Amino acid sequence: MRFVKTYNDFKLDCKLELKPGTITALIGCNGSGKTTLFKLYLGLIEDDDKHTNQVNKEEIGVVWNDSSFSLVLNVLEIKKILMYSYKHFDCDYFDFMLSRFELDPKKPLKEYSTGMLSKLKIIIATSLHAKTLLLDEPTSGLDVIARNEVLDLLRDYMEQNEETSILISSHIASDLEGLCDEFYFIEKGKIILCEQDLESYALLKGADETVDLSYALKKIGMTYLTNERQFYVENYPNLVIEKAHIDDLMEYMIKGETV
Ligand SMILES: Nc1ncnc2c1ncn2[C@@H]1O[C@H](COP(=O)(O)OP(=O)(O)OP(=O)(O)O)[C@@H](O)[C@H]1O
Repeated sequence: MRFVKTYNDFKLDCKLELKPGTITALIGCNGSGKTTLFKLYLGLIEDDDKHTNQVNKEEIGVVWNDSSFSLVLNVLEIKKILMYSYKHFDCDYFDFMLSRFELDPKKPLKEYSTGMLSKLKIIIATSLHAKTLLLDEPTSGLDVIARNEVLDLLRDYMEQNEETSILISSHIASDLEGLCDEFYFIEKGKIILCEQDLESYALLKGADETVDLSYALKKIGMTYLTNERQFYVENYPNLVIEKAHIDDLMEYMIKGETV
C-alpha cells in the first residue's frame, strides 16, 4: 500500500506491505512520520487525494498512545464495552491475560500505573483476534521485566495466530531486533531502508586504504557500514568488524556520508 500525506513542509510518501505471519518494525527518529503512517493506515486522517483508508475495525487491533478508555472505568466495565463492540472479542483469553499480568479488573484505570495501562492496551489489542495489529510504542513505560513479558506475549500470539500481521514501532531498538521479521526505516517521511535480515550488516572499524570498500554503504569518520559482513570476515581477518545494531543502521543511514 502507498501512503502520501503533506503537512506544510513535511511530506510523507511511503510504500508499506504487511505480510501475514510477519512482524514488521517501523523505525524512525522523532518526527520522521511513524504516527502519520499509522494514522493513514487506520483511516484516522485522509491522504493528499482526500482519500481515507477504509478499514474494518474488526480486522485491526491497535495500541495507540493517544487512545485510551475513560480513566474512571475499571477493566470489568471495559470488558463489557469490548464484548458489545467486537464480535470476535475473546473473553477467556482476556481474563487469562489479566491474571497472567496480575492486573486487577476492579481497580479504576486512574489507579493504574503507566506500565499497567500499557499492558492492558496490549491485552485488549490481542484479545480481538484481529488480522492486523498496529502497535505504536507498545512497550513504552514498561520496565525491562514487563517489556520482556510483553514481547513474549507477542511471540506466543504469533505462534497461535499464524495469519496475523503486526506493525510495531518502538524507540527501544533491542526490543525490535529479537522480535521482528522485517524492518522499515523511515526518515523525513520516506522509507530509506527495508530489510528482512540485519545479520549481514556490520561496522568496519578503522578501515584504511588497504581495505576494499566497494561493499561499504556509509561512513562516519573511519568506521564504515556494510551489508556484506561475510565478505569482510573472510577477507580481512585483522579488521575489527562489529555487528551493526538497529541504532547503528539508523545513525549511519541518516548521518553517514555515502561511500
Ligand atoms: N496535524 C498535523 N499538522 C501539521 N503537521 C503535523 C501534524 N501531525 C504531524 N505533523 C508533522 O508531521 C511530521 C511527522 O510527525 P509524526 O508525528 O508522524 O512523527 P513520528 O515519527 O511519529 O514522531 P515521534 O517519534 O516524535 O512520535 C512532523 O514534522 C510533524 O510536525
